[in-house]
Amino acid sequence: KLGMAYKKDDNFGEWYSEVVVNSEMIEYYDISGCYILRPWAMEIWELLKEFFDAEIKKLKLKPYYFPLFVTENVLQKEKDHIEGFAPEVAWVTKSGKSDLEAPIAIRPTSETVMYPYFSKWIRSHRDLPLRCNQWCNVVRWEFSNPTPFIRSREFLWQEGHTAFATKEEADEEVLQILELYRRIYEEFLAVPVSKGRKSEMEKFAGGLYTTSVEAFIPNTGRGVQGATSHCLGQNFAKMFDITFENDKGSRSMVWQNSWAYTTRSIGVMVMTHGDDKGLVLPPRVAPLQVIVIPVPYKDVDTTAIVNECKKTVETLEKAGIRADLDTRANYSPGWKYSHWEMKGVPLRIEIGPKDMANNQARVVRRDNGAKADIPTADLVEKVNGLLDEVQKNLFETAKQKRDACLKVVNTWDEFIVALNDKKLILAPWCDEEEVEKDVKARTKGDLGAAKTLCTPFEQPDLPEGTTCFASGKPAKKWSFWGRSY
Ligand SMILES: O=C1CCCN[C@@H]1CCCn1cnc2ccccc2c1=O
Repeated sequence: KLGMAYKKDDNFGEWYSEVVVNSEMIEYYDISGCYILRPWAMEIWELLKEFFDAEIKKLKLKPYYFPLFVTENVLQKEKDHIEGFAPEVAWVTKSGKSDLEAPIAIRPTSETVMYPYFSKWIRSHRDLPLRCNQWCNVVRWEFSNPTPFIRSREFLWQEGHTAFATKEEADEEVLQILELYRRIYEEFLAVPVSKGRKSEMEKFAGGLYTTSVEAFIPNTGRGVQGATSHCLGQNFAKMFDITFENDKGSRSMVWQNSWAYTTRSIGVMVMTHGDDKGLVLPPRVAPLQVIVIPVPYKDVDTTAIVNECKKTVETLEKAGIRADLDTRANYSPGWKYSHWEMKGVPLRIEIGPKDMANNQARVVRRDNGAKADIPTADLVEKVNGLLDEVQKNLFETAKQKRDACLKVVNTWDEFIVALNDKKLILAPWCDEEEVEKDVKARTKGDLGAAKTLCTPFEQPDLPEGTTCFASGKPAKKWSFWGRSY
């Protein structure tokens, strides 16, 4: 399929849906909220997994796999952890024609699946820290508008679940993992994110505190949670009796964390970098970094050109660059240019008779369309340089666009103007939950209400006497506010 029917700035929703399909990342499925992830998406997921797995191995995480199913009474174990989520739980009630004795839930997250066994496995402080990570799918039967990668009823994630003897160790790991999430977004997906703490209302109810990395989509003016790292405190230890014999011979409850990032991260990347020609891939997550295209000319010997292309791909692959060639005879070079632009491949190399004669290749960047004639001898070095430039340019451009959406407000009127202007709002807040609820109530509408996105770790100066934008009470902190996904 060539060319886009929708423009990013005209009809973002349709544009996004077209990009993920035309770039062959997603195939729509006949169950709403479920999508087929094709290789162009799965290879990105695998590149992120490769980085994250290597990093958490350094933090001594061990790989596990727990069952997909959880019994009703175990899932209901902790009321306030599950209360708001109950409607999203999917249940198995039959096998074949016969009803099951008792319905079985499909995991929406694995705390209640894992923690009865953490209780069994942790006896003494020598069994700590316990560090468990699993890569799996989870199911949450949501009803709000499904969006490929961003909001689906089944998605892939990693979920880390750790247990420590002290709160200090847990607090430290929460931030170590959050930094890995920042790196996934900023160093791989080239998406700028803000690290911060969720409010008491927005945090994971079962935990002690929640930290997150928050991204922002300028086109829709919506914040999007990129990943979360929770300190659970001793809440689940109390519920599931996860205790250890401390060095004084008495029993103490463990301190736990849980943290996750999901396939949503791929959607955030698509939304951030995509343009009206389709997907734009940051080189560090591009399944293919360079596509080499032969440009045959009338009666000139095409075999020589194709051989030169093959040699070029081999040279690049030997240097660890993900390269391929497109020699399909039934498509014109122009058709191929559009096809690989739609798929977002960072660099295209064109080789025609003139290039051959001059021992050079024409290299074209997907991010800004810049063309350069590179001597064959310098190809690997120049291509690596260009890939780094594309990665950096995508991040800087996204950061500049995100920062241009940032609006500092001090009053309610300024807040409403900024909200309707699709801004990412930074406002002084009295940190009272009643006020948070009030803002939600006063901004309710078909675009969804405004909410706190996070309280950034990086706090601007808060002069004495600064008042909360919504309540007029003394402000305690600066927080990001906005509509969100
Ligand atoms: O974020 C994470 C990180 C990974 C492990 N789980 C935590 C918290 C999950 C919160 N949550 C989110 N949706 C749910 C949906 C249904 C039932 C329960 C839940 C639920 O507990």
